[in-house]
Amino acid sequence: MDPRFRLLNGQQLLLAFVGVSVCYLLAKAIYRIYLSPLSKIPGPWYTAASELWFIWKNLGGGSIFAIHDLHQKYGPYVRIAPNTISTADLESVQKIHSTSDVYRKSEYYEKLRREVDTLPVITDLESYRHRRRAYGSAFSNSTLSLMEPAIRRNVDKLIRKIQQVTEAGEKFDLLKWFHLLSLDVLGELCYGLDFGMLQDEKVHPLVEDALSFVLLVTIRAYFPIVNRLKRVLSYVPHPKIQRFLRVEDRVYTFSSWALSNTQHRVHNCKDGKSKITLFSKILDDMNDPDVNVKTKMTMAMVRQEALMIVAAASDTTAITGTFLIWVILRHAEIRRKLVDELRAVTAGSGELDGGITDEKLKQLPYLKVVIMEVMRLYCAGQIALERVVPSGGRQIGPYFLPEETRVCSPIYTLHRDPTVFPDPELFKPERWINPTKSMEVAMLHFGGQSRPCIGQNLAMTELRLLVAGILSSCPDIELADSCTDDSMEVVDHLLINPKSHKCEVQKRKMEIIKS
Ligand code: HEM
Repeated sequence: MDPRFRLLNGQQLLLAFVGVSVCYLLAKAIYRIYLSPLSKIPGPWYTAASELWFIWKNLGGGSIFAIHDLHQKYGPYVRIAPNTISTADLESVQKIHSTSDVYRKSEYYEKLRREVDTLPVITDLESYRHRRRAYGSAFSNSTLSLMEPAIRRNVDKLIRKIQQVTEAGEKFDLLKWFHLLSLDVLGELCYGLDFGMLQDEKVHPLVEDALSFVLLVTIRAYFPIVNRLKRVLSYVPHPKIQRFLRVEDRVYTFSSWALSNTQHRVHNCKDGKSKITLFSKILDDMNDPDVNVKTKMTMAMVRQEALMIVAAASDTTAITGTFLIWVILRHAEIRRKLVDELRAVTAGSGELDGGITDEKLKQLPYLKVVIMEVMRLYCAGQIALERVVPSGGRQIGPYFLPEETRVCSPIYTLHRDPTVFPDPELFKPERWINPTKSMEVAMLHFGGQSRPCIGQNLAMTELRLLVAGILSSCPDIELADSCTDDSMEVVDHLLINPKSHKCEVQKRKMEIIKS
């Protein structure tokens, strides 16, 4: 075409495109800040204008502190993204997590469900209820009491390791070892298998695969282009890339094999002597024609649920357990009171532990309040729990929120509300002796009422057995010099962690000198 008749040249076209885009984004930002139904909710302009701040804080870590700072500045309701508000108002939090008017999980989870159809990522109420019913009593206290010997056996292995390592004058990293402990426990409880990680002192390759698998499906859920890249990557002759690409086949093969073994044992051993796992009853129901199809799990579902539990549930207990033992060893008075309490229930048995069951540990009042206070300040998941306003919209505090607005309950902030927990940063177990209703409502350490953590009984049993085992069998240990308040400062990467990513203990120096 004759250049004289061209309306715009290439450069002008590009400029026009950039200009239109900038105007569009500006108009959108202005609408979101000043005109959207959420514009009355306090918050900085940049969180109202775009998602960038929210995404950045979630990906880069530290979102729990950033949201906390916004609440300090703007009050109990803050707009943290154009369509997302965070509320630290207890009445609203209660409403959002109530079982009668359910606010479902957001599309963030739905994307993951396309990759792995497991309980935590189910968003619609009906499917959730069916799956929960299919789990039945798998995580109930009575089922767990059958599995207590397996948990105890692993805790005992860990205690022996602590003794061996510290007796040899070396430091023992609680965080690393609690992680191995949780994984070994979950291996036994999900598959009836001993992964032997406490024995081998490292993560089993199959578990490494399961962890990579969770990473892979998360990446795939949010960046579906990875699926297309898979073909290209399959030509890259790098062993690590090739191994990563085949991770899915490996974990599914393993999970199917391990579960079929469990199913075989369940079928062939009706005398109750076979190893009970969390999935024994579920696998048994699979072939029972009397069980409602809607509340049955298929083998494919169980395979994914078991993998998800092994890969995703171990960190929470390991991290919370690490902070729990750290707090006890850090405060001589708390340690002494717990030792006295344990001694009182095992009087005459010679040993503090003396085979004390979890049923008895549950009754110990001081242990209970110490664990509650640890849950308040150091439970592993202190994220802002995200839900979506149901159809028709809802009044939340002073604001009417349209349907599909995302509402977050910031656990970190709620657990540190000074009107509910005076001196919130102080570790004061005694505050739980006569808790107020508000204190109970503010605690979301195991999630809200409508979607509570399925593994909470298991986690609590493991934590109590850990405290009893360590206090009874390792009286000579103390925090190592490397373990300071600074090294244990809380950092946030989806789960909280100690800043140094370790928590070392050692044999008491006096004891070393004596021996
Ligand atoms: C101290 C340890 C633990 C803590 C602090 C913890 C915390 C939580 C929290 C806060 C939630 C709610 C998440 C949400 O609403 O989005 C949750 C859900 C869940 N947890 Fe845990 N958890 C722990 C241990 C475990 C263990 C040991 C298991 C399994 C064996 C487990 C399995 C689950 C599952 C499956 C869900 C999803 C429930 C649902 O969506 O309905 N958790 N957990």
